[in-house]
Amino acid sequence: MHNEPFSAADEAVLLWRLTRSYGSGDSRVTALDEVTAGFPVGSFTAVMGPSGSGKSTLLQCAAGLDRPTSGRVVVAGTELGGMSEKRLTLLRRDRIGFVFQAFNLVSALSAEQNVGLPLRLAGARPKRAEIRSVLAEVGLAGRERHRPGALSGGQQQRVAIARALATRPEVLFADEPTGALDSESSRLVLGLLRGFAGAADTPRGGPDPRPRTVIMVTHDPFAASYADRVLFLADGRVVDTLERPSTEAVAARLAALESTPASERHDSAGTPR
Ligand SMILES: Nc1ncnc2c1ncn2[C@@H]1O[C@H](COP(=O)(O)OP(=O)(O)OP(=O)(O)O)[C@@H](O)[C@H]1O
Repeated sequence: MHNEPFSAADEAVLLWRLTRSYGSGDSRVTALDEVTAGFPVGSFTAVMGPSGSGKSTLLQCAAGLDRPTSGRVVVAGTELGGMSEKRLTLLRRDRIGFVFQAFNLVSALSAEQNVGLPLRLAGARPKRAEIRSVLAEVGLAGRERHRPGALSGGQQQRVAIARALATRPEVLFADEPTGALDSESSRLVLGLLRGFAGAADTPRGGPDPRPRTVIMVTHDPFAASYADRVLFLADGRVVDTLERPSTEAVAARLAALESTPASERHDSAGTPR
């Protein structure tokens, strides 16, 4: 049977015939249409595609923030289908990190308090030295006591990355992490994500160091050029992949996708052209 296309040991995230529809009847929208994709342990993948192609939906389903209509999601060897909300919350807390375009820091808390927050919410009592070393990893030594309002956008995003790293996640999901940043800050943030992917880390509570995996949604071909691979979506389907992408190659592929009418992107069997 051709229903186990990947080895779970090699893939940090597996999506198998993942479908997510919204609404019903005439207003039904299929945001993801039988997407099958694997994200190897230690890899850095950029997810791109025209507006409305399903990128955010893919990230939300893969990260256990949204439930697919059908299909399977396996994260860090754990099948998400059928999991209770409580177990999903624990999985997100312990194994997964998130970085969003809008940083989502708590404005009343200092950088170090923001970074320590997920650990505290998990009932841990992180040592100050531990938090400070994560902030130093993202180049923010000396800014520990600053509140978000006293930091630039790029620095705030680095606090958000430090917060995501503090729990030592196996998989980091980033949704447009450079969407609100200038080009200099973008480079810094992308360099951090690049360094994070593939580096071995010991998950909190787990004995075995695992190379870390990054999955990033972006509109920006330059950002995508930091990834090992780009997965292109159109109309909720994977239509192409590009290995070792250059900015120019990504921009050209994206422009071609955006100028192709939806009806011509697939053949009748749904196979990418
Ligand atoms: N909660 C929802 N209810 C109804 N339709 C939705 C919902 N979320 C997404 N959609 C639809 O699903 C499709 C895919 O949306 P999604 O946000 O995943 O695309 P995207 O590629 O991330 O777009 P963008 O680049 O504009 O952010 C779109 O047609 C969108 O309108």
